[in-house]
Amino acid sequence: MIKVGIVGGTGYTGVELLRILAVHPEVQVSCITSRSEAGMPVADMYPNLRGHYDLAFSEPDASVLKACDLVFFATPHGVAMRMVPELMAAGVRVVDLSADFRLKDLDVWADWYGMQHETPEWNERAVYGLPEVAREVIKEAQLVANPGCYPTAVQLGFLPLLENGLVDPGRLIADAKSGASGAGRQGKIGVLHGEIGESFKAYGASGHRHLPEIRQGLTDAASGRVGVTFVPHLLPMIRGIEATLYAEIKNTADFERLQELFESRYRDEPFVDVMPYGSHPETRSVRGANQCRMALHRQEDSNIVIVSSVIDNLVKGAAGQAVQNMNIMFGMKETQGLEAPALLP
Ligand SMILES: NC(=O)C1=CN([C@@H]2O[C@H](COP(=O)(O)OP(=O)(O)OC[C@H]3O[C@@H](n4cnc5c(N)ncnc54)[C@H](OP(=O)(O)O)[C@@H]3O)[C@@H](O)[C@H]2O)C=CC1
Ligand SMILES: CC(=O)N[C@@H](CCC(=O)OP(=O)(O)O)C(=O)O
Repeated sequence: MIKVGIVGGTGYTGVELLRILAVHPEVQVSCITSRSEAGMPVADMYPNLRGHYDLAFSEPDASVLKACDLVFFATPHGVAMRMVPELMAAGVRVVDLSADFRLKDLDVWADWYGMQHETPEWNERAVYGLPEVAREVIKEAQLVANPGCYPTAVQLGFLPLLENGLVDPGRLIADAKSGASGAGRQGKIGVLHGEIGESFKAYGASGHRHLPEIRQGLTDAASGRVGVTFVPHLLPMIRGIEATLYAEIKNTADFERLQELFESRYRDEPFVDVMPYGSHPETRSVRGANQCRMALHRQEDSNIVIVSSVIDNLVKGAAGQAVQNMNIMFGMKETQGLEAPALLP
């Protein structure tokens, strides 16, 4: 049994962590922080958790967090980086769901996140927590940077193509759509029901902070520079991301072997499902599940390979992947607490 703390328990990813961990047999959640709701019983705020937790939210307190085996940071950018050093010194392990430790180039990070990084030494030691790529190093990591939701869906869809050098790495396009929970619970203007209901829009089309994260991961996969165009969109729904990915294949004869190549790349991955060629993955088929489903397409005699990749932004895109990383870090069964199928209809 491991003792776990959650900093930022009242946010969408925080309460998703609580939902998943409520049925994780190896975990005891010992503290859940919220500055604004300190003292409120967790189940009063989230009735779906009644009977699962008799804890109340508490102010973030380093002395309490240092008594944990693992701490999840489900907080905005800039919070984890200030608290991690003290936890690292105390031997606590951390999975950070924010972007504080995802980018190795801290000048790029400062440009996109609007602040100077305060703990570059820990940024250097952080492991990017995409299990399908970094499972072996995650096992030994003390600090894991959980990937962003869009970067998870986009990277998993492109990886087999880039790892095998089958496409032009300089001309990758990722067209991604997300439900509003991706924006967090702080009720930012622009994601209220009255703002997004029965509407659909692109945003960040001239540049989004996930572009450097996606570029970093795909550069590693391609073992060389990549050119990526990434455009996110906002959908009038709560959960789910669909990313339609486009890449120019170098040799059209390779189309014949793409399906088998994707299936073999992910055959042993419990949370990646390569669907039959020509399928159309639906976000409702992964809602609430720690699953990425994808499928391949080609139009007529085009030399463009099309990949559709879906995840639940709060699960495989955040809290589920964070628990997957925790399982790996503590030598538990990787699927522990994450085996429930998606919620349909
Ligand atoms: N939503 C999504 O789909 C995804 C989100 N992420 C990332 O996960 C993190 C959390 O996202 P999300 O749950 O949506 O965010 P929310 O805005 O919904 O929740 C943020 C949480 O952090 C707490 N918090 C805010 N500021 C501080 C602070 N200075 N110190 C301590 N706690 C603080 C808040 O509680 P209080 O203010 O009461 O303390 C709240 O519990 C973000 O970094 C986000 O970018 C990553 C992948 C997907
Ligand atoms: C719909 C929506 O607003 N989505 C968020 C994605 C949030 C996310 O993935 O969080 P990280 O920044 O930690 O990666 C956005 O575009 O900013």
